[in-house]
Parts: sequence; structure tokens; C-alpha cells
Amino acid sequence: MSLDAFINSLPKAELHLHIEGSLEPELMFELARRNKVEIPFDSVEAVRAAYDFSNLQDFLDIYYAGANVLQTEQDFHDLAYAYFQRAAADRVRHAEIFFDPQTHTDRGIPFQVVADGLLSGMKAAEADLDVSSQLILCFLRHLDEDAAFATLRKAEPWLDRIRGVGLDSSEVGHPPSKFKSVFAAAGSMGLKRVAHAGEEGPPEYVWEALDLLKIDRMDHGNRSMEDPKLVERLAKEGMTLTVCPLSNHKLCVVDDLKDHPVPEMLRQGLHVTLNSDDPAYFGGYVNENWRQLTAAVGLTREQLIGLAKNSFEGSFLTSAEKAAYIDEVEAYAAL
Ligand SMILES: Nc1ncnc2[nH]cnc12
Ligand SMILES: [Zn+2]
Repeated sequence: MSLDAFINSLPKAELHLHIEGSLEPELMFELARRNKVEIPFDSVEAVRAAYDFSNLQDFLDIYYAGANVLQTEQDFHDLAYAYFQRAAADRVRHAEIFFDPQTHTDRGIPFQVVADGLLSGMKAAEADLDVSSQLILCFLRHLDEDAAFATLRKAEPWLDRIRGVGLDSSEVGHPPSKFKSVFAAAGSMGLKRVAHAGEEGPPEYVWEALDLLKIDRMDHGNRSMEDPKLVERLAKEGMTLTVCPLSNHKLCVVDDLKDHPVPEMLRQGLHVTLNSDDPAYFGGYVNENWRQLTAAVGLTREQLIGLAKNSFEGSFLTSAEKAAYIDEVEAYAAL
């Protein structure tokens, strides 16, 4: 069996996926029509042509504009369900998905519309497609900590259905320290904590995410590789990194996929997982990330099996659930 074919059916989890980043141009047009929202593009092709980014901010400007078409609970349901159909086709068995409530509440969409729509899409996907999932609420780091606290308060009635909090949006100039208190509050409510760190920001931001935000998992983490003491700590603590190869290439975090740090991360004992980040914008869902990275850097079958196991180990599932999924990986690898 070719490595591509092996990847395609390998059971895996996806741990770094912004649901708003799975909005395909076709669905964007359909929702714009359904909700009578203007979008600054004439065609699906024109939207795709605009996806040429030089950095994270370039992308975020387009990504936040695209989210304007999302208006109703049904829209959020459809968005989530469409992602899970793609994920199931990539043999994703479990996904922990981010959402950015402030992107919606700040333009007048109630938190309830967003959360209930996503949760209903997740429930339908579990029933129809046999993909389990959990929801992670991300705070937008370009906004202030008071706004993050207000969002956490809005989320209170849903906290039994939200697994954790995250931190995303423009990294440089918005260090983790800005959100120390709200992450402490989220932790005391029993929520898991994750944060984007070291995507564009320096290793100091990764240290802050560990020491001040007390994260359970790290999103990206690429620039940790510049600091040997940090790498040693991440390896010793068994910290899972949710790495996103095509995102890194599209946002110029790496110039060439051949130079991607995943092989070096694995050599240094880091718990790497491979994910798609914003697949509608970056040219591929999770298997495309696995395949293109494998072709570019030469990952072996054994490494791919390890990455699949890492994806379940690094999830927020129970130990029994993790073990059941890892058994699926082993059964598949033994075929
Ligand atoms: N790659 C990324 N980095 C930071 N914020 C994001 N929001 C959506 N995708 C993101
Ligand atoms: Zn991300």
C-alpha cells in the first residue's frame, strides 16, 4: 500500500481546527444568498484567488470578513456538519473544534445562536458519521481581557458542553500574559486550556503560555524550536503540539514545506500532531496536510502511526476513550 493510501484510512483525531476556517467559498455564497448578505466577490473562483497571504494578519482580515455570512443557528449547524463530512472522509474519528464567539457576538449574533448551532451540527455528525467531537471556545487576543471575561460569562449556561478555552487571532503584540486572569478563571471552572503560541510570536510567548496560562496543550509551537531549554521542557512534560503544516506554508511561517520543523520536533521527542487549522483557506483538510508533509519531508509509516496515536493521546477524551481509538489505529496498522 502506498503511504498516501495508508494515510487516507488511518484513524486519526483533529485537534486544531477553527470551524469558521472550514467555511468553503461555495457555502459562503449559499449563505450570503440565503441571508441576503453582500460579499465583496463575484464568484467562487474570485474568492479562492483572494486566498494568497503573506502573513497571519493578511489571512485574518479575509477570514473575519467571510464569517459575516453566518447569521442563524441553521448556518452554524450547516457549517459544522459540512466540516464533519470532510473529516469523516479523511477517517477523522474525533475532533476538538475551536470557535470564535466574539467574531459573531460583536456583530450582533447572540452567543446562543452560535453555540446551539454548532452543538447541533456536532450531535448530528456523531449520530450520522460516527465522529465524536468537543468544543473549545477561543478568545480573540487582539481584543482586551475584559472582553474575554464578558465572553466567558456569556458562555456560562453552555459550560457543560464546552470542553475548554483557547487563544487565537493576531499573535505578535498580544502576549499570553494579557489573558492570565481569564485563563485562571476558566481553569477554576474546570475548563481545559489551550493557546496559539509560537506561530509568529517568539519563544517567550510559549514560556508565558506554559507558566502564566497553564495550558494543557499548545497550538502550533513552531518557534519553540529556537530555544533548546524550551524544547527540553516541552518534551519532558509530554506537551502535545497541534502543528498545522499547510497553514504554516500558506502564512509564510515556513518558506517551503521541505523545511517544516516536524521531523526535528519528532527527533527531539516532542508530542506532535498534524492538523488543518483553517482548511477552506489553506488548501486542504487534514489528510492533505498529512500527505503533503509526508511527501515533502519523508515521514515513515512508523512515524505516521506515532502521529495518529499522538492525536488521540493529546485529545481531551477519557483514558478509556483514548485507548479504544488507539486500538483502532493498531488494528489498522496490523492489516
Ligand atoms: N492560524 C491561526 N492563528 C491565529 N488565529 C487564528 N484564527 C484562525 N486561524 C488562526
Ligand atoms: Zn489556529
